[in-house]
Amino acid sequence: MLLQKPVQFLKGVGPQRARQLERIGILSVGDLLYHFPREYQDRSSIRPAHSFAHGDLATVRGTVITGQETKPRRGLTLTKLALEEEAGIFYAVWFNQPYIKKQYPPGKRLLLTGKMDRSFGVPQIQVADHEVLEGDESLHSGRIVPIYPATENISQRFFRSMIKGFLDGVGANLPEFLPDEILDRYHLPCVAEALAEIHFPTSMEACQRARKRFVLEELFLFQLGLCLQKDRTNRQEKSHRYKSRKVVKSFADILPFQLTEAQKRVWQEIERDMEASRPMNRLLQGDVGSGKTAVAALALYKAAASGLQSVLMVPTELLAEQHAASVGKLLEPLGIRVALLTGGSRRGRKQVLEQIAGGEIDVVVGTHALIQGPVQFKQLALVVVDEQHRFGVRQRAALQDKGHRPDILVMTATPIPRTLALTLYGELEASVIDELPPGRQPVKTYHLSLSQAGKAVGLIRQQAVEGRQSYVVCPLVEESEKIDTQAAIELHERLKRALSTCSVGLLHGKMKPAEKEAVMGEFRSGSLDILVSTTVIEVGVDVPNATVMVIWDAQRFGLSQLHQLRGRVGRGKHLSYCILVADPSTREARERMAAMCRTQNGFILAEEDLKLRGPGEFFGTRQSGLPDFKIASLIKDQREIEQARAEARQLLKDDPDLRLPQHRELLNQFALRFPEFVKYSEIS
Ligand SMILES: Nc1ncnc2c1ncn2[C@@H]1O[C@H](COP(=O)(O)OP(=O)(O)OP(=O)(O)O)[C@@H](O)[C@H]1O
Repeated sequence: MLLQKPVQFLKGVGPQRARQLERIGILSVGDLLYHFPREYQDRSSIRPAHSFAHGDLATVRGTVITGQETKPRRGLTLTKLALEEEAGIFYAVWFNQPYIKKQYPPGKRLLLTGKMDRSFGVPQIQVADHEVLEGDESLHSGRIVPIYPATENISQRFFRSMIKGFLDGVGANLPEFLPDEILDRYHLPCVAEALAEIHFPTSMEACQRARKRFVLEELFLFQLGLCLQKDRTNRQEKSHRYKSRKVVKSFADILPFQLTEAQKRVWQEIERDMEASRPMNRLLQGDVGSGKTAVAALALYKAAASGLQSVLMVPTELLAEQHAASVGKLLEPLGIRVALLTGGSRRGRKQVLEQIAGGEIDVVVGTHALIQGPVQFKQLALVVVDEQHRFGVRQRAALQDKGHRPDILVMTATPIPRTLALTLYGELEASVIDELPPGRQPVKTYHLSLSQAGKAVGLIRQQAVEGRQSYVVCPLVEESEKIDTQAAIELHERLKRALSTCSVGLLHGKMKPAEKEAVMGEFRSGSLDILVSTTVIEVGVDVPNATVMVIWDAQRFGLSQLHQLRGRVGRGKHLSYCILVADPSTREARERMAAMCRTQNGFILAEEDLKLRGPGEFFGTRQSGLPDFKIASLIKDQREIEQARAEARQLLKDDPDLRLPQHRELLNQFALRFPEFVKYSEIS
């Protein structure tokens, strides 16, 4: 296929150029064509030089009459050409481009774009782009001109010439791969026309239509992948079967609380999926502290009571320990064997692995990394993933390789706007816990400056007298766990002195897992009043007696993280407080503090966060599992996400495996752009 050919296929691209292009991810002709302009400059209106005002971006045309070169000071060469147009004479000026004078002798016709300088009698243009006028066609001026993302060594002129050369040649015959119905429905240009318009627009409207085509194309191919993956699991039969509903009824009786209506509804959805013959693929969404883990525990129980194995995967070791303890407390009295799989001692780990393989363990709790490793199960039926955005579509797909098509339940605490959810979790069915357990009171949230931090200490002391506990979270220093740790140690010392009647513990990432667990255990049991900690406690930690969360240097945290941290308190019936100690210096940071004080609603905060930071940051770029879109924006193109989804669904209804001959090109493109989906679907 033409687009798959290496860039060196193009005339003018030698080995050195190819290497430069490779550095910015352009390997094939297709990569080059899909290297879209960052913006455009309208240089289409060619007017006489004198009609432009001082400072205007001007495009003019003229014939060279004379040229001169001067060196006003060291290191500066000034080339000045005088040009003639019908309306008179104007000057064109270049800095440090000594070849110009020779290259453009008198008689050459030039098209020039640049800033107009009217400080002299004769109009003078400081040239930004120029080209020789031979025919009618112009590339760098006299039209709407593309501006590509800046790259070292590779000029704008190069991109324009290469792309134009290709499009005017073989490119004009590129076969279309999107179905005609889609192009018709959204009035979109075919691929050849769209490429021409997005690189060299004839009008901004045509350019917009071309852009829309590529946005929809990209999202459509991606959604096609998600749908194929979903259909694949829907068509599978799982080899395990659970025991009937009655089993779990008795379990619900032993929970120390009544399920909320939302939990009941969600549990019904999950149980129905578990009992179906095809594997479950479900997303469980709910704000911090809404009781997701409690529902997940029901699923783990149902598996164990049916003689099947299950795992609970969590993002941190600390959380693995906590969940192993809390799930163990609930399930072990019922004769269910729960084990924690840690990276700790090799011998201990080996033994647990053997027990898992032998089927002596029913529920395994561990981190994502550990469970994704080489763990053999006797009969794995259910995987619960506590996600917190550290996992993506690809990793989830890979999970299906474990066990005999296990049921998968993904939990997430960050409420995700619907369209984003479609992109991130499009292959999953969704359940939402939209209600908090009864008796919860909003967490009173205040913002204090560093100089007012003494008030926070007073609050901690007063709460300790009442028997409540507090967290103090230390400043987060990007990329330096060492400094984080140091800050935590210092704050711990200071608080110990200031709160001499209280017991103050310390937790940081540099401690050994056993030390961490010991401290956490003391805090959980209530023998520590205060826990000073780095962000290791960010997610999932559950101590309902804790009522104060003090976040030091809170401006360093993103909104989602602040909301997660705040979610560690207000988990019981006592009134709770969140104190943001911060001296924010930017408007954005002040905005974040204000948003936290204004609302408790995770959904609103997530949208706010998304607006302030964009999706890459919001999800943590590297681990987000977010697809790397070239042109589509998860914020701006929400409507297109929905459209792409609907179209992908429709298409697969008629051609579930993309086998029809008219979808051949589509299949090729799809495999080229999203190869990971091909691996985990049944098409080839
Ligand atoms: N229906 C309920 N009634 C009362 N308390 C509940 C109920 N469901 C859960 N809880 C309690 O509320 C707290 C939070 O529940 P859980 O840990 O399941 O929430 P979560 O959604 O997993 O939280 P996070 O996202 O913060 O990890 C726990 O202490 C749990 O025991």
